[in-house]
Amino acid sequence: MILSEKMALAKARMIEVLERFGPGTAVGWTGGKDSTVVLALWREVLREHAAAAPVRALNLDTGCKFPEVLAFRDRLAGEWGIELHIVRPDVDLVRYPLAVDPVQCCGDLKIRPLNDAVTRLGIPALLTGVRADENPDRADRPWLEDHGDHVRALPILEWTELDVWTFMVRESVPWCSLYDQGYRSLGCMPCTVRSGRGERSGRDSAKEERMGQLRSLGYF
Ligand SMILES: Nc1ncnc2c1ncn2[C@@H]1O[C@H](COP(=O)(O)OS(=O)(=O)O)[C@@H](OP(=O)(O)O)[C@H]1O
Repeated sequence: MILSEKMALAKARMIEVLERFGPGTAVGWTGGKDSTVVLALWREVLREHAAAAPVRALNLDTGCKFPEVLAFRDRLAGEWGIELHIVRPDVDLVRYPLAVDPVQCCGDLKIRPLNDAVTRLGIPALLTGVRADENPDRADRPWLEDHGDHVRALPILEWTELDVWTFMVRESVPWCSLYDQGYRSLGCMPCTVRSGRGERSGRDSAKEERMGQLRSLGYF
C-alpha cells in the first residue's frame, strides 16, 4: 500500500468510528508524532462529516513528560481549537520509584489512569497512534479493539515511520522541536533515549514480556 492509500484507509476507519460511536470519540494524544497525525486526520474527518462537532483529545500527563512536549501540546491545541482533556495519575511522584520497575510504572502512571479517564469521561471510542511496525507485539493487532466500556481504534496501524514524516511534511503538520534534536519517539523522560538504534529504543526493551505481565496484572 502506498501512503495515499493508507491515508484513505485511515480516514475510512475514522468515518466508520464516527458513524458507530459518534463525535464524542477522542484522540488519545501524547503530543508525539503518530497521535498528532491521527489528530490531524480526525480533525479533517470531523470537518467533512460532522462540521459542528468539537475535536476531542485526551492527554494523560504522567508527570514525567518532556516540558517541550507539553508546550507543543498546548500550543497546537490552541491553534487547532482542540477540546483537550488533560488528566493526571493519582500518584505522589516525589515518592514514586520512577521506572525502577517499568511494568509497574507504566501501569500506574499511564495505562490504568488512561483507562480510568476514558471511563470517567464516557468516551465511547479512543483513536490512537499505534503502528504495527513499532514492535513485534503490535504486528497482529486488529484496527478496532474492544476494551469493555469503549473501543480503541488504530487508524494508522500500517503506517511506517517514513509515512508519518512524509505526511507531516506534505500536510504541514507541526511537530515537537525535540524531534529535530534526534529523538525519534517521545515517551516519559526516564524511559526515552535519543535514538541511534530502534525508533523506540529505551522504551521497548522486553516490551512483549512487559505487556504480557501488564495484561496478567489486569491493567487491560
Ligand atoms: N499519555 C497518553 N495520553 C494519551 N494517549 C496516549 C498516552 N500514551 C499513549 N497514548 C495513546 O496510545 C498510543 C500508543 O502509545 P504507546 O506506544 O506509548 O502505547 S503503549 O501504551 O506502550 O502501548 C499513543 O500514540 P503515540 O502518541 O503515537 O505514541 C496515543 O495515541
